Amino acid sequence: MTRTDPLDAFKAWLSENGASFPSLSFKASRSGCESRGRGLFTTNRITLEEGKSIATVPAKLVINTSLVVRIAKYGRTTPAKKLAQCVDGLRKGGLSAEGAAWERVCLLVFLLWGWVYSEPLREETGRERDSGEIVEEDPALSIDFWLPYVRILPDIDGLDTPVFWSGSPALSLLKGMELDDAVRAKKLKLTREYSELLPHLSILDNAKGRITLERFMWADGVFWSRVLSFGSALEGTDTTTSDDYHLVPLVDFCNHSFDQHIGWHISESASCRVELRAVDMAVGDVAADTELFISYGQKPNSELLFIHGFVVPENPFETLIVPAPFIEGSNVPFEPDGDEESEERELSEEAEIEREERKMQKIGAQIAIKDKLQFLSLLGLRRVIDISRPPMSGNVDEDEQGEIEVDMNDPTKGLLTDDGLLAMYVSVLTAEDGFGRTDAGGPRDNPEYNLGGHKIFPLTKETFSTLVQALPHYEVIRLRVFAVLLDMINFRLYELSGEYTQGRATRTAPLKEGDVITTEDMRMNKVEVFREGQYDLLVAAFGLLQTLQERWAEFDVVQEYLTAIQAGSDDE
Ligand SMILES: C[S@@+](CC[C@H](N)C(=O)[O-])C[C@H]1O[C@@H](n2cnc3c(N)ncnc32)[C@H](O)[C@@H]1O
Repeated sequence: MTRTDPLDAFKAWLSENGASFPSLSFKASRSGCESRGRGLFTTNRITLEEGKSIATVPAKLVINTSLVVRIAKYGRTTPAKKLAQCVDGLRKGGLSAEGAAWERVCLLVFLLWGWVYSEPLREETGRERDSGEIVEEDPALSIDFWLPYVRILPDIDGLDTPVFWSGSPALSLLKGMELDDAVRAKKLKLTREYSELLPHLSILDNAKGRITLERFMWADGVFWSRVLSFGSALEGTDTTTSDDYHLVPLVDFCNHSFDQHIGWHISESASCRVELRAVDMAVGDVAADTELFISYGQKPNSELLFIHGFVVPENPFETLIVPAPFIEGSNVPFEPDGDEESEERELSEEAEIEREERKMQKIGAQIAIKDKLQFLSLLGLRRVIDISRPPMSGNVDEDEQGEIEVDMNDPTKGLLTDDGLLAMYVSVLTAEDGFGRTDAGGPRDNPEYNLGGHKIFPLTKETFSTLVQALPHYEVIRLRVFAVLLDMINFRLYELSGEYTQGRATRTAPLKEGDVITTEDMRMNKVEVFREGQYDLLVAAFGLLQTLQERWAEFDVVQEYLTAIQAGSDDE
């Protein structure tokens, strides 16, 4: 018996069910020696026209929570009943049956359900008992309807995001970077979630143990790398959507490029739900056998690697994400290691006082950081700062002497976002600036904060920003922001330098076409590209910040402040 090629079966399924994609097909996509899996290609020369769709997908082929719930409610076959049992168990097990978390779980269930039935060997005998006897009126309620799609999804080895890199030397090269923490946190979260959901998920395969943690991670990886958020696409329009997350077969075979040809759009027409249209800059003729890319958004490499397992060399949207560098963190005194008890006995009275002071300072710093974290969250600010790649030299505003101009409205020259700058203010302000939580608000869940002798009210970003700018030594605060950022960048540069990583992993030579390439080579190469991008960004940010620091230090108010501090320390 010859088995139809899964790709041909998929294309036939799309066409039979009303998808339209004339002059397009799917095939293996490569960039040098790196595989991009499959992608969408032109089969002949086509002309991309403004606003004109080149492919459409009908609503009946779109997978979302409503579909999963519908199969569970109305499906009559054994696989559908198992899906129903699983979904029911998840609901009764305490999962709230609404919101993004629920939508994600429903789609993971769908993917795992499809996977269990996508190979004859994994099928259950119950399914065969149904065959021929139960015919669903709505074919979409049957597992068989969805198999042509599920069968061509990438398997575990086709995902290769860092959560699948356990034990890989490439993972050790991410140590000390934000991404490493994110990978660890994600693995932990998935492991916990898996053990909570397993009693229900295992219904899908009759508790045969095939839904392993790795398989669950596969479903999560497929979900995040392919899901489209209709909610974000409809933001700012009058249209709403009951389901946010959707898997859209055909559209989800488009690979990413920042120089995209096409974009996806939600359509209101009865025959089509989602369509692909040319983007303005790509209008014109396209040769046969050209891959058509969409853009996954202006994402930095950390995000592309984390979600998709690939990086873009010289990514123009490279960003460094660092935890908010609270100034109190750097003021915590160093506590030498040692046997505390024996030390205690030997300590002189003077040393004992010093030790007590250090302890109090440490507690004070911890409380201040806790208050700051609460303040950030009350203002809707994140605990991390995104540092963007500075514009290329020549693109920064310069005066006639070629010096970077100080801009009150954009003091970091685009290095930080508005929110990032506010989070930096929170990081560097201290009680000496009149910043902190007051007890006036009573219990901790209703705190009040002051700045420069004023209550920050209402507690919004706008009030906070206005009060920071009203501080008499505002320019000094800005300068402090630059100094703290410079310090942190300096440390990051040191971490990324060869010296720090020596012995951990060696640098790989760039991959060339024709090389025999292992998965490990590919991973190392991606991490190298990622690290190089981070390094270049740090060097450029360091240069720009140094210049900004010099320019801001020229302000009279800064000079006076520094002189006063110097005089104060001389008096001491
Ligand atoms: C929406 S899917 C696109 C279809 C996918 N290539 C496939 O074969 O199923 C997204 C995944 O495709 C791959 N991909 C997309 N764009 C890529 C690129 N520019 N370079 C490398 N891999 C890419 C990544 O594995 C990503 O997670």
